[in-house]
Amino acid sequence: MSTGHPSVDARAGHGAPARLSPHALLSPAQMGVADRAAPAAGVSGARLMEAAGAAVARAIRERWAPTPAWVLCGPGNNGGDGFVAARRLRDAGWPVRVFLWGERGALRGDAARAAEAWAGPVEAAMPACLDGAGLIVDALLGAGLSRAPAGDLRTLIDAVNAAVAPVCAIDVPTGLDGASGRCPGAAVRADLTVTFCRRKPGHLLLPGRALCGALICADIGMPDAALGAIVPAAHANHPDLWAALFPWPRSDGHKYRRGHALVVGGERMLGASRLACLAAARIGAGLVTLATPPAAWAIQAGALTSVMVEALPPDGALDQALADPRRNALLIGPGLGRAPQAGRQVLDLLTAGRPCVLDADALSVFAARPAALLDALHGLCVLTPHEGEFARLFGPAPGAGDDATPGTEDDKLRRARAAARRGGAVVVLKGADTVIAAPDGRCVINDNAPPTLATAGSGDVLAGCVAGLLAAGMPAFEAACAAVWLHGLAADRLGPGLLAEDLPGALPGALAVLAGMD
Ligand SMILES: NC(=O)C1=CN([C@@H]2O[C@H](COP(=O)(O)OP(=O)(O)OC[C@H]3O[C@@H](n4cnc5c(N)ncnc54)[C@H](O)[C@@H]3O)[C@@H](O)[C@H]2O)[C@H](O)CC1
Ligand SMILES: [K+]
Repeated sequence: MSTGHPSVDARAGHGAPARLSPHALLSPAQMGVADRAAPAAGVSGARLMEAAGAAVARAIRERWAPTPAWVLCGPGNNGGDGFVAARRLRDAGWPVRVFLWGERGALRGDAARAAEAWAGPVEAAMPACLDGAGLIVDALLGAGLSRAPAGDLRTLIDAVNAAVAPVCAIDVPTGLDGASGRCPGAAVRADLTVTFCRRKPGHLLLPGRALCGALICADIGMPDAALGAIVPAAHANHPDLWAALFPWPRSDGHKYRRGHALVVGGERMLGASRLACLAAARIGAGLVTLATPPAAWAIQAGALTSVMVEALPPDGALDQALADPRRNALLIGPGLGRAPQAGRQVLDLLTAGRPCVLDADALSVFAARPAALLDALHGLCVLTPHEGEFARLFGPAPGAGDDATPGTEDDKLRRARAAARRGGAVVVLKGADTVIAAPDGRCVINDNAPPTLATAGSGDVLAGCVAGLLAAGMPAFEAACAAVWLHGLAADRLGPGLLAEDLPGALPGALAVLAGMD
């Protein structure tokens, strides 16, 4: 399957292996495939482990002044990285102790050799051993997590979390499933996580992201040939993925060429549709029209200046509003309400076959008959549900207590991807770790949204951003990724205290940052 991202699919030259995008996210299983392929491409496992441990020691020395470092090693290669990091820190003059969880004789291969090379005392890991640590290095488990930590291991994890010393996790905090971001039991809370080669979805998805602390992805010399055949589990949202398709105004353009977004509003929560209209205009639509029930016309027309406001007929029929084909992108949902005519309006917009954003009540109004909506969607549609709206259409998320098997990707990625495939539309599953999925399997995780975006009306602004970019001519999946990224950046630039109404005005600053990234 093609990822569809030019930066991912591009070939480096005649016969040269594909260069995997730096924004690619690999599941632990995919990373394991690359590890096993590396020797045939000329890089041994031992060399990768040495580079990994060295990168950890370097990251630690850059962040912390010398302090007693207690390294907790587990039974696999994550523990092997820990032995290398311990040796490198000791060689740099740090006081280091190594504690092994498991039998020394059970270490195998590169990990056993790394333990030999440490050539120092190896003590048994137990909770009390953490006393006196100035820094704890978590090398207990990494990509090999196969079940929920229990027994001794769980006690050790709890002790790490109770210790006052800061924690540096190697690859992933022990207990975190790198594929999904879920923790099937206890997990280490780290201040710094050093991962290798490419980030994993679990570093960006919650709750995983919150457990990692600062994240460094170190280059350990993985050969391109070992990565070439891998189709990434997802990508981290970044302009590299969509900037080439961003619809910047052209010097020979006029407002009609920049597109005309039609927003269909409701009778209550009038501010919601106004926020969406302003965002659509700010992000790039040449014209924006708000079509509103007659009862709300005077209020909306009085509150909006650059946005045109027109009254719908009393029965809410949209044929007049849709008559002009230059209204090339449609948005319905913010402040729509759940009256019976709302559902009909949504289906009428979909019948028009134009790029279309469905948000909020445009989704929830189909809670009792999701198939009526899902069967009517088409490839130019973008759905922007939060978890509650998503669950009404596609079923509930697995509960926090569910014991998903690590590595099975039973998470936001899987759910968003399945929903996009079912609807044949782009799905933006919102949250602090928004996932954008396309029907062809492409999936992007966004990680630039500050927590201040959790405020009333910010979703209406996002829906307007997507509609504005669709109107300006951007394809649906890229428009959704760009809108989510710009929305997050605009919020970040505003800082604490932001209200949703501040966001449209902050979009020019975010756009200027994007323009400067060329
Ligand atoms: N390219 C790279 O990223 C490189 C990564 N390296 C490091 O290798 C580990 C992965 O090593 P692996 O041996 O496959 O797995 P672990 O070390 O995580 O542990 C496997 C070990 O643990 C047991 N186990 C798993 N879950 C549990 C549990 N819940 N309770 C008890 N025991 C458990 C399992 O049975 C195995 O015995 C990666 O993370 C990197 O740190 C390489 O060093 C270099 C290349
Ligand atoms: K770890």
